[in-house]
Amino acid sequence: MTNEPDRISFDDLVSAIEAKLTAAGASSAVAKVLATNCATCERDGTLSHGVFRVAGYLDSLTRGWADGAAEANIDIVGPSYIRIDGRNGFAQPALAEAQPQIDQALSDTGVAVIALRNTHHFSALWPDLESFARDGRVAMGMIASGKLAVVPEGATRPVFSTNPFGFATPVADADPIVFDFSTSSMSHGDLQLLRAEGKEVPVGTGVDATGADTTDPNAILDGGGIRPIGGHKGALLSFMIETLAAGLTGGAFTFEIDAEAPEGAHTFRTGQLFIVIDPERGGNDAYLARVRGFVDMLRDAGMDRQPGDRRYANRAEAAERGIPITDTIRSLFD
Ligand SMILES: NC(=O)c1ccc[n+]([C@@H]2O[C@H](COP(=O)([O-])OP(=O)(O)OC[C@H]3O[C@@H](n4cnc5c(N)ncnc54)[C@H](O)[C@@H]3O)[C@@H](O)[C@H]2O)c1
Ligand SMILES: O=C(O)C[C@H](O)C(=O)O
Repeated sequence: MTNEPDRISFDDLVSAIEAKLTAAGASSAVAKVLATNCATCERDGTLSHGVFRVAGYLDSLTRGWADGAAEANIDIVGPSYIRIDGRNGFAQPALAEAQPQIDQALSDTGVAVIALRNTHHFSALWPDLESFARDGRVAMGMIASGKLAVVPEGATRPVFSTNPFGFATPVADADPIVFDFSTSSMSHGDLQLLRAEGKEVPVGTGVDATGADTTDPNAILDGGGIRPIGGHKGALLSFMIETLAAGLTGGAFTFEIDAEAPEGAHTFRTGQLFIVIDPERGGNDAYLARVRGFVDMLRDAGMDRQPGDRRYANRAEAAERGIPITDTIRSLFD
């Protein structure tokens, strides 16, 4: 790869983020996982969860709110059921630590239910889900995000977080299909980015402190709230995600953690749930080919953009030219 002057290579970006995280107290193992995750989001265009998030990680580490050197406790509570206590560390390193136990459950039973608690998740789900799919697994994940930000119709205050849900499947002779979205009209991260740019948001995105529709991100973020996707249906998805990612895992519900977090905290100690399935155990030998046929039909019907297409295109461009250097990336070198 030839790096253009206003671009940085993926490896250099990982190293720069890693250096910041270790300087703030993260162990080298944790820094590597988080930095790779963060640079992956930046490279593939998920800017709402890319380098923009490094400041929040550093804040949590330096004030001792999250433990950057935590080593997870991993309990096998059933042949397919893995419970992880992240011990106030970050979720992705805890998930990475449990990889041998996850592989064992998949090999023994074809299914792994991975319940994480006492863990901060401050990023996108798709990098971990894509990695499962590249190993031939179907995977889904969900997060109790911890920032009380979402006001469903009828509620007079925020009761949910932006509660993302992600899904990934391998596809025969193609990149995996991976999608991952907040169950709110917009992620909190995107709203913060739009606020910083002084932009407005579409009507329906959120409400101000009086409960009235607003197009001003300031009004939504400061005392108002974000609307769920699809009215009551999005609210019910959030209900399910909080119930599974917090209730089932034993992690804190968003409504509990937000009250406990220190003023100005960016990351939140909550819970996450992943379900990973070996599709070959389903009795459909040709699963991958069947999904390929399904995706081909969708493209043929006019759905020519499939989830993941843009990320893969951004990734290919970054491999060729490097990742565009933003002011936020530049600040890593200050
Ligand atoms: N850690 C957390 O607590 C937290 C909370 C909220 C969101 N997030 C993350 O924020 C990220 C962005 O969330 P978002 O709600 O802004 O998602 P988004 O709107 O950017 O994208 C949603 C998904 O839809 C796909 N997609 C977008 N347009 C498409 C189209 N026209 N056709 C087909 N597919 C299309 C994308 O590939 C993506 O997978 C996610 O990765 C999510 O995990 C994290
Ligand atoms: O920003 C947060 O606090 C939660 C999440 O990452 C989001 O962008 O919605």
